[in-house]
Amino acid sequence: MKIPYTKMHGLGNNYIYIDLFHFDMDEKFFPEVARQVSNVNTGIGSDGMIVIHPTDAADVGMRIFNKDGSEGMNCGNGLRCVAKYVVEKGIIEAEHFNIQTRANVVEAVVQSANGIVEEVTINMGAPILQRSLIPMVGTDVENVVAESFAVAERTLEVTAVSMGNPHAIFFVDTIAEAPLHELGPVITDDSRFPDQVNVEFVEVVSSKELNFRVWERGSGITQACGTGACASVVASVLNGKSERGNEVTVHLSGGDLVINWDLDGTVWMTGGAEIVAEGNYFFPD
Ligand SMILES: N[C@@H](CCC[C@H](N)C(=O)O)C(=O)O
Repeated sequence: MKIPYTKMHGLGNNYIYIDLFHFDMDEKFFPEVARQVSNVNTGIGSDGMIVIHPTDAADVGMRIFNKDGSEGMNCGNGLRCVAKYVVEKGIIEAEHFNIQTRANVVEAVVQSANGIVEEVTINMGAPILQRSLIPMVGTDVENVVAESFAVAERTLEVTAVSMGNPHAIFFVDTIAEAPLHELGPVITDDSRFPDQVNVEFVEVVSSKELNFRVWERGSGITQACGTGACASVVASVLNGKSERGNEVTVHLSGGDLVINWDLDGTVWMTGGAEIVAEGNYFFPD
């Protein structure tokens, strides 16, 4: 099967995008195609695959598959890329529209100049804080904020936030010393997170500035994670390190995102998105 694709990234978090407005592919192939295209040696090389599809529930729909073929429920960097793609390809002729993910329907606002989308703001909706919905098993305390977390002969403090997908946030003194390689792969598979978890280490530079590194569920270390950046700002507020209603700049390996958990309960994310390549992938079927 010859599959037309576009490779895009948001702050270096790169996916192969398949446009089902112009190409038909049975969904049974999605996990295996995602695994194969992600392989840097035998495929194209990416953090996973995103399918852009028509839907009755919104102006456009997207599904995200991690590098290992598992399906994520949401993807912040992917949402900005999808917004750029549908506007620049003429699928949507508006600057304000809705995108459906497996988690929810969100609003996108694009800023363009001469037909090129330069920045995208997404209303990511409200964070989910209840332990059972993250999901995380443990005590009866409903919200997981600075909870003691023993792992690999260390005792850390975890704050757990779902942005439609699960995040475990650990504050560290300096980002350079974050034990990402050592603990990322261990915590992502920890049995306290029945659906696995995205693991974030966060250094608070000031109430309006965070340094951030991520080990993503299903993909490992990536340059950026949009939902993770949103979850980290929520965690920073919950731990009294940032203020709700203020913009917080999150410095990720691949660049910056501006996040605001507003007083109405919604998390806003603003950042860029880039198209880097287009072509055909030859899937052996
Ligand atoms: N990179 C993404 C998140 C992708 C999905 C995640 N790995 C999961 O399985 O939940 C982002 O930008 O949010």
